[in-house]
Amino acid sequence: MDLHKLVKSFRYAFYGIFTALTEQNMKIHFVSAVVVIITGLFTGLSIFEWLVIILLIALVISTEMVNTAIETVVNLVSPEFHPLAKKAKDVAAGAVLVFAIASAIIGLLIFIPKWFEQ
Ligand SMILES: Nc1ncnc2c1ncn2[C@@H]1O[C@H](COP(=O)(O)OP(=O)(O)OP(=O)(O)O)[C@@H](O)[C@H]1O
Repeated sequence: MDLHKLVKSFRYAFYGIFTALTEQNMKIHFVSAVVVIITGLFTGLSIFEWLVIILLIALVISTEMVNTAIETVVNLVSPEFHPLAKKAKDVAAGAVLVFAIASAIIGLLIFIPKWFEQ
C-alpha cells in the first residue's frame, strides 16, 4: 500500500470539501445541518433517529457537492449557452432539490411528534 498516495488522496478530498463550502448553496446546507443537529440535541433523539438524521445530512451535502462538480465540468466544456449544458445543470440541481425536500419531510416526521409529546 502506497501511504504517501493515500495521504495525498485524503488531502485532495479535504480540499474538495473546503472548496465546495465556498459555494453559497453549500453554506445554506451547512448552516441548516448545524441547526438540525442543535435542534436534535435539545429535542432528544434515539440512536436510530440520529443515524437517519446524520445519513440525510451527509447525503444532502454529498448530492450538492456532486451537483457542484457537474456544474464545474459543464462550465469547462460549455462556457457558452447550450441546451445540453442547461439540461445537465437543471437535472443535477433537480436531484439536489428532490433529496432536500425528502430529507426535510423525513426530518419533520421525526421532530414534530417529539415536540408535541413534551
Ligand atoms: N452554459 C449554459 N448553457 C445553458 N444554460 C445554462 C448554462 N449555464 C447555466 N445555465 C442555466 O442557468 C442555470 C443556473 O446555472 P448555474 O448554476 O451555473 O448558475 P449560478 O446559479 O450562477 O451558479 P453558481 O453561482 O453556483 O455558479 C442552470 O440551471 C441552467 O438552466
